[in-house]
Amino acid sequence: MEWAVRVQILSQMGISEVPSQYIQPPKNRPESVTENIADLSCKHVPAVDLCSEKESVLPAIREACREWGAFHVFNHGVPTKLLDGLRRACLPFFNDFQMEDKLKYACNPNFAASEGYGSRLLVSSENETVLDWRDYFDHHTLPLSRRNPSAWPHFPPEYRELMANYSDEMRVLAQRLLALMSESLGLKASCIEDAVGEFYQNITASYYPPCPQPDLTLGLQSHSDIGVITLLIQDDVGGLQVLKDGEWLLVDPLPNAILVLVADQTEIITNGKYKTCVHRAITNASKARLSIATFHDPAKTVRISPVSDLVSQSSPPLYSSVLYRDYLSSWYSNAPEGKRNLDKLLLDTSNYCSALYAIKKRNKNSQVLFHLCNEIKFDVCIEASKA
Ligand SMILES: O=C(O)CCC(=O)C(=O)O
Ligand SMILES: [Fe+2]
Repeated sequence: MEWAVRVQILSQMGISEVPSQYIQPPKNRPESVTENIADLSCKHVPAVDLCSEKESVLPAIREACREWGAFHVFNHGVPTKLLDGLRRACLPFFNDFQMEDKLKYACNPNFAASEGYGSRLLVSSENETVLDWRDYFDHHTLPLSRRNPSAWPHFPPEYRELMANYSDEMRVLAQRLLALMSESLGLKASCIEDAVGEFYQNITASYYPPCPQPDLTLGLQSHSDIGVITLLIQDDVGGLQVLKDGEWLLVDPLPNAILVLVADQTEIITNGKYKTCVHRAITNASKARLSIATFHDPAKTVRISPVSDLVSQSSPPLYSSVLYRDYLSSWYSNAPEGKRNLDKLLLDTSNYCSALYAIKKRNKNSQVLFHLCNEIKFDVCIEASKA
């Protein structure tokens, strides 16, 4: 299939059957796509009012991050005008631009997360490509050295300014949320942010055209986000689902709320105390859907490992440390297709724990050794513990 094929073209052709590349294997299909999408489930992701007292915010965040890896925030300080303005501004590119004008903004398919207009593919472990029923526009927004608004749609005239303002607001909110998440684990407020360093932020507007066979396709396949924290807004159509205790639950499209998704690096940093959220997007036959996701990632040169304050004899390190660049490349070369990329970093905690503690007992500088153990080969730790 030509790279330049966009889902929107297929949708506008009025086909009654989707091309075979878009058909999910039966195990991945949405089980039931009912007419009334809101009826799909009665369980809701938790909501946190950020204006409440800290004594109630921290336990609410702790519970949500442990049990769901996702929660809505209200009273988040981001002006409603900006949320609505950006949602509105993102539509003309998908709805009104001619395809030849859209393709002037095409991303480079040879680079992962290249900026611009595209239709991303995930390649399954069997190397069979199943395509998502989704087009998107990816913006590189932070650090400022990556931000080049002239690469973003030129229409409507306020687009670029809105996107830049939104990027700044999301950074502030992400920092505030990571501070609350740190505190909710009894860590100092800057703990998670210190572990991440300067944010690399990308903003992706996803557009899911109406799909003639929503029961066979997915807008976006099951995945967890690979970075630290994702902040997502959507329109009123609905279609985002989160996986909770083996069940796919629809996320209510709440206009003034921002959805927080815990991503993989936060699960590593918190030593599994907080769970990355597995999610996907389903499609529907009648209405196009828009979502805007803001991803916050570490720089590629940052090494991520569980913070030592969350590692103890009763809570051994669950994950080995990883250079973010290596995490990224393993994700892109072997996209997980429903499996957690994170699981590749899982340690054998029983052995690791005894090795680590044997070494610690003999050495006062346990902090250094903890990081060493993470970086050197695991069996070397075992040998060292026996010596
Ligand atoms: O469209 C959505 O609601 C989900 C988007 C998403 O998960 C992503 O871009 O990673
Ligand atoms: Fe995602």
